[in-house]
Amino acid sequence: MTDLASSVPESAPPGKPTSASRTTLSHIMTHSDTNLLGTVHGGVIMKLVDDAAGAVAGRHSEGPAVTASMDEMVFLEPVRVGDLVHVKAQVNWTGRTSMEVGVRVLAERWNESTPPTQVGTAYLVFAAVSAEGKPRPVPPVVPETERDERRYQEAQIRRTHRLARRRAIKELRDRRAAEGLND
Ligand SMILES: CC(=O)SCCNC(=O)CCNC(=O)[C@H](O)C(C)(C)COP(=O)(O)OP(=O)(O)OC[C@H]1O[C@@H](n2cnc3c(N)ncnc32)[C@H](O)[C@@H]1OP(=O)(O)O
Repeated sequence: MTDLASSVPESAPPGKPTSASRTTLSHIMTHSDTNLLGTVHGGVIMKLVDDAAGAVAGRHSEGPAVTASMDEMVFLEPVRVGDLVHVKAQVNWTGRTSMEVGVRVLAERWNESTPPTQVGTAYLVFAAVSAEGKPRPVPPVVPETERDERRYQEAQIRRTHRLARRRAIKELRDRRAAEGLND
């Protein structure tokens, strides 16, 4: 298991297990959810993903949490009218004030008992905020299973890449601005 002690800030609240905030949001797709091709609009799925992830982040952090970023939203299969969609979300990783929430989107026909198909995945970062909108510390998530542990380690890799990408782009922009290139 991950050595959480090394990554826990001194002022952090006590740790919370992954299962304490894991949530599933289910919704039947109707004609009002479709795009011009007749399948379900990606934005409709993204709204459900953000809703489920927001509920998880709020539960884990025990207060308001805002979406800071949404990345790696992958649509694996089209979703159709009459599909019962299940959006399963859990906290994969926690920093000082932010949480990565991992989401799996599954779909099954609303009136058939065949197993659901995985139709999408997403990773979102939420920041826990105070009433004034300022970031506040979150409880460290405590992975409970080998799968939770793998997700924790993968989330750390994504965090490292997010920070490195942001830093590299900022450095490029600063360099171009210093050269007088104001684009
Ligand atoms: C539920 C909803 O629908 S909310 C609506 C959509 N979302 C919003 O309106 C949020 C608007 N954005 C904000 O309020 C702010 O930018 C915040 C709160 C997200 C961040 O505020 P900042 O002043 O930049 O705070 P700060 O730099 O300390 O970042 C706070 C944490 O968020 C993380 N973070 C901030 N921006 C990002 C980003 N783009 N990607 C990933 N993580 C981020 C930081 O790494 C930090 O995490 P850590 O404390 O665990 O290391």
